[in-house]
Parts: sequence; C-alpha cells; structure tokens
Amino acid sequence: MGAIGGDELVQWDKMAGPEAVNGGGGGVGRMDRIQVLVRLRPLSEKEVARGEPVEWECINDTTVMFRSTFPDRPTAPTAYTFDRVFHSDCSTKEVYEEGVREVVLSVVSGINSSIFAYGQTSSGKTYTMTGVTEYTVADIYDYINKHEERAFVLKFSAIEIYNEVVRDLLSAENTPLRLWDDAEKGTYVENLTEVVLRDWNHLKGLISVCEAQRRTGETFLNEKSSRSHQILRLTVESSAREFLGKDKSTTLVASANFVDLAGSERASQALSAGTRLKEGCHINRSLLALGTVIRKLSMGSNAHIPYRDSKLTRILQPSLGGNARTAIICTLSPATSHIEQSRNTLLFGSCAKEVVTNAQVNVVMSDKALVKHLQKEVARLESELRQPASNSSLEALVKEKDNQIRKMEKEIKELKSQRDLAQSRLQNLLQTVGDHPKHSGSGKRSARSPPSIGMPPSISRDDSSQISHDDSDLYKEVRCIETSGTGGNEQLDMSAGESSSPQGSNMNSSLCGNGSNTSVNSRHSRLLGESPITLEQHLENIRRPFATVGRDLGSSTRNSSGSRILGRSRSCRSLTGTTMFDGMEVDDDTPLHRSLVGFPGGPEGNHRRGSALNNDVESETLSRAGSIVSTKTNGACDAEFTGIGEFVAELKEMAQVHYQKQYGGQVQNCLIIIK
Ligand SMILES: Nc1ncnc2c1ncn2[C@@H]1O[C@H](COP(=O)(O)OP(=O)(O)OP(=O)(O)O)[C@@H](O)[C@H]1O
Repeated sequence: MGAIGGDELVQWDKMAGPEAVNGGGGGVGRMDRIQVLVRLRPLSEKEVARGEPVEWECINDTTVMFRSTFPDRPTAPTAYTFDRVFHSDCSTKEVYEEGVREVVLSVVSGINSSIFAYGQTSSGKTYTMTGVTEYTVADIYDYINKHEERAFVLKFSAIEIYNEVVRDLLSAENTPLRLWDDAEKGTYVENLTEVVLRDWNHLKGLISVCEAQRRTGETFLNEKSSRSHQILRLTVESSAREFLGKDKSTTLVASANFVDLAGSERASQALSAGTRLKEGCHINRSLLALGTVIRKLSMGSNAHIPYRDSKLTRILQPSLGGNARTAIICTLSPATSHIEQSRNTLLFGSCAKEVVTNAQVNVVMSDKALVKHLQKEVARLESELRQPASNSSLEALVKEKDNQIRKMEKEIKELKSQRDLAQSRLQNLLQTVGDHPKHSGSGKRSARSPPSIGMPPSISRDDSSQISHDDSDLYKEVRCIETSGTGGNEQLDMSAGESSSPQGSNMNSSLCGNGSNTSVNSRHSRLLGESPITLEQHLENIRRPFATVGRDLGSSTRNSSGSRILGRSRSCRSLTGTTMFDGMEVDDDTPLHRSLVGFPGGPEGNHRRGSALNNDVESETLSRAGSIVSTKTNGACDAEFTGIGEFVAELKEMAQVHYQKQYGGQVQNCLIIIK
C-alpha cells in the first residue's frame, strides 16, 4: 500500500466527489487538526431525582459555558470553544451529520478516519458511538450504491482492550491477542478476525455480536457501563471497475475506526470495588496514557510521544497525529456532581484540538502500475536535484556573504588607519632620532637617516661596511616599537659591533687610556683621524635624543583603549645574545663585575630586569641606548641615564685597574667607543 498525492490525488478527488474528501491533498498528505466536538446529554433520571441542577450551557454552536447555580461558589462563567458543541436536545443524527460525517466518510476516498468518544462514565459515549457507527455505515453503503463504476470490498474487525488485554470481539475464543509492529503496517493485532461484509445487514449482525461480547458491568453510575475500550474497524477497498485485472489497476484502501472508550471514573463516585475497582484502575491508567499522548502531540514539539505506554495508544497511534482524519466527541453530563470530571473532559478536548494529523490517500497498485509510478517519482526527484538551490536559500547565502565582506572591509579600514598612524609615528621618531647628530655636533646626518647611536659623528652613511649592521638593527628596532604588540623581555644593548679590546677578547667596547699615545687601540679613531669623544660626552649625546624619544613615547604610545602598542622588538631579542657582557671574561673582584651584577643588562640584572618587565610590560619601553625608558615620566628616563652614568664611572674604574695590570701606569682619561 502506498500514498498518492499531487495530480493523482486531484484526479481521485474528482472521481470521489467533494462530499467524500474535504479539500485536496498535497504530495506529502493533508495536514489536518483533530476535530473536537462536545455533546451534552440530558440529566439522567437519577440525577433529576437527586435534584441536581444543569451547570453547563451551550451558548452557541461552538461554545459551551459553565455557570454555577450555587451562590456560594465562584460565579465567574468559564467558556470552552470547540469545533462544534451539541446541547442536550440534539440528536445523534445531528451530531453525526454536523460533526462527524465529513471526517469519517474520508474512508471511501482512501483516507483513514477515526471517531472517538471520550468522557466520564455514564456521559453517553456508547449511546453516541452506536448511533454514529450506524449512520456512517448507512452512508458508506449509500455511497457504494451511487458509485457503481467502482468495485468496493468492505471488511470488518473488532477488538476490545479489557484490563490491558486485547480481545477479538468477533471470535468466540477468549484468547488474548498480541500486538506486533511492522514497518509498513505499523502496530497491528495478530490473528485478528477480519470479516468481508456481504451487505449492510451482515454488518448490523456483526455489530450486535460485538455488543454482546463486550465486557460491561453495572456500576453505581451506569447500569450498563462499558468496562473496556472498544475499537470497531471498517476497512474500505475500492478499485475502478474498468481497470480491474489490468496493469493500470490501483486500489484505494482505508479504514474507519469507531472508538468507544471506557469512561473515566472515580472509585468514590462509582462506589466500585473488587473487579470493578480493578477495571476502573486499568481504564483510568490507559486514559491517562491517552491524555499524555494527546498533550504531547498538542505541544507540537518533536519530543518523544509515549505511544507505547498503553495498548490503547499503540493501536490508535495512526489516529493520533498520524495518517488519519480524526474527530473526538467529548461527552458531558451536565449534572453538578460531575463538574470536575466534565472539566477534565473539556481540558482533554482543548488539548486534542491542537493535535495535527497527516492524512494521506492510501493506494495499492498493481506491480506494473507501481513500477510506472516509481519511475515517475524518480524522474521528479532527479529533476529536483538538478535544479539549483531555491531562490530563498541563495538569497540567504548572498546576504551572509555580504555581511562577511562588510565586516572584512571594516577590518581592513581599521588596519590601514593603524598602519598609517604607525607610519607617521615612525616618521616622527626617525626625525627625532635623526636630529641626534646635531646634538653631538655633527650635523651631517640627514633627518631621514637612521641614527647610529654612540657612533663617532664623522662616520658617514657611505661607510656602510661599518655601520650597516647597526643601521639595520636600528631600523628593525624602531619599526618594531611602533608595530609589534606589547613585548616582554626588554634587553640592554650597548653595542652590536665586534670587539676591539686590546687583548683581542670578544668585548664589544673599546677601552682607551688617554695618554698622548697611550690609548688602547681605537680602530674608529685611528681610521677616521678624528678625536674620539669621551664617554661622558657620548653618554650625554645618547641621553638627549632618548629623553626626547621618551617624552614622545610617553605621549604617543598609548592607544585609545589605553593599552600599550609598544612592544619588544625582534632586534631587541637578537641583541640580547650579543650584549657587551656576553663572553666577557671579568675578574670577580673588579668593580665592573660588581657593577654588572646589579646593573640592568648585566649577567644577573639582565634576567631580573626581564622578569620585572614581564610583570609591568605596560609601564616601560626599550631604549636603544640600553636603558629602559619609562613612558610614564621623563624623570624616570633621566634616572636611567643617571644609572648609566654611575655605571660608566665604574667602567672607568675597571679600565684603570685593567690598564694598571696590563701596562703598569695610571690612566688619566678613559675613552670608550661604542659602535
Ligand atoms: N444524549 C443522550 N440522550 C438521552 N440519553 C442519553 C444520552 N446520552 C446517554 N444517555 C443515556 O445515559 C446512559 C449512559 O449512557 P452510556 O452508557 O452511553 O454512557 P457511557 O459514557 O458509555 O458510560 P460508560 O463509560 O460507563 O460505558 C444510558 O442509559 C443512555 O441511554
């Protein structure tokens, strides 16, 4: 069996007529809400005898209202709206024709249908369902008689679920039946009797058998209370006579379920005990499971629906949110004594009307027709696959990409402005540092030339063989200060050149005693023929531009968010390994060594300074001259140079000691040349 939709369904709808199928179906079936009807019965003789007033009133065709007749109870009326409500004077025929007919007769068009009666005990379920079943069967036979072009086969089966046991009502044996799950058929009852109907009278006779077989019992509330859920199933198969036995033959197959549920009851009200009490427990439990399924279905979520919690819900699964059109008739007693039960029934109905089913036309095809149908379906799916994605999904994709592009453009813009800012700061710094030779008295270096700090002023740019290494480092350093992120281990650098110490050791500074011709080799001074500057002059030359740089950095190295943009340069790191102290052989007793130990950049001080900087990266930046320039205050900058001054003094002292050891004379002056 399969389902048809689209053209085939429209064709079939035309054939079946509008009275058979309400509306067309789509390729994936027909989404339909469960129809919920309410039927009020008249007061029973007992209720009248007790003098119970009528508490419920149907104020129109769709609304039933609770009006308390007791002055001591809350009088605010409560209204409940459903697809249709029927007051106590309405006949079952009206209920059928105005609320049920349209749904149940879908069965002749190949669409499953289910009619439930739900309500408390003695509210009129069996009374209503008996009439509805009769009217339906009468209409089906009427339909069959009017459609001679089709060949119909009607089958009938009936079960009851009594104390959670499934029984075949058409079988004399009282054997419990098992439920099975099948991928195609869904849940079905094993070995269930299915009778092919000869005619309407045949069916009437079978329904009488079922009534006789069904478990009933007398309770305080109902002389003939149904103690089981009863499901009568009428299956209608139909085929066009002209195609019978031919390849094109297709058969529509659908079932109509007539479900007369056992009524919920309160043991206290029904005064049940023993067997009745046990029955009542099973009834209430299975009704609770049904209520849970309906409630979960009504929420429309994809949550797990506990169909398997009871046999009732397992069997009725297709009728509850599945492949069926469904109507539920909620039966009410209007009596005061049943107010709470009536309210519960209406709440169940309110949930049920939110449940959506997906009814389809069920078709059985001959093999050849099935192959043809499947080929058509494959072709349709292939063409769908070949088509590009739908416009809406493409639009969404384009929109998303546009957003990404806009975001990236914004980022590029920001990066460009950051780059421009960095470049302008670099220019400023270069200009500031490039002015340095003026301070040292040279004035020959252009403003754009990168400075060679500590270099004798007469060394020209053309002497690239000697200064290129320093220059490149300076460039790197300035560039990194502007562009790299916050750095850490600032290092002291006083020289990056080769050693020219008298001993040929790897010292990066040259120490010169200042006698007439007693200076220790100073390659630069000799080569250039210029008077080398003293260490103090050199220090002063260094201090001035860096004091300026310090001021400049202090005002310019904070970005808008307050974070530092200055960072540790790569060149700084590269210089770390070639500080003048590396590889220097020093006597532990020399002043220089003592100085180095405590001086930033010395063997230990270097390390200590690095870790200190790590803890306060924001507060400091690296000076090319080997000191740390604080960007907080220029005073701090000066303090660093004062430290260098002290260091130089000690350096001199050490040079003297060294000179005495080496040459046995007094050093009158000392010159340190730093490349
Ligand atoms: N609409 C009605 N008009 C007149 N009498 C009714 C109506 N509905 C029910 N009755 C009567 O009320 C009594 C109880 O009805 P019924 O047995 O159908 O209730 P029920 O809901 O099936 O109860 P239970 O759940 O106990 O089987 C019956 O005598 C029935 O004839």
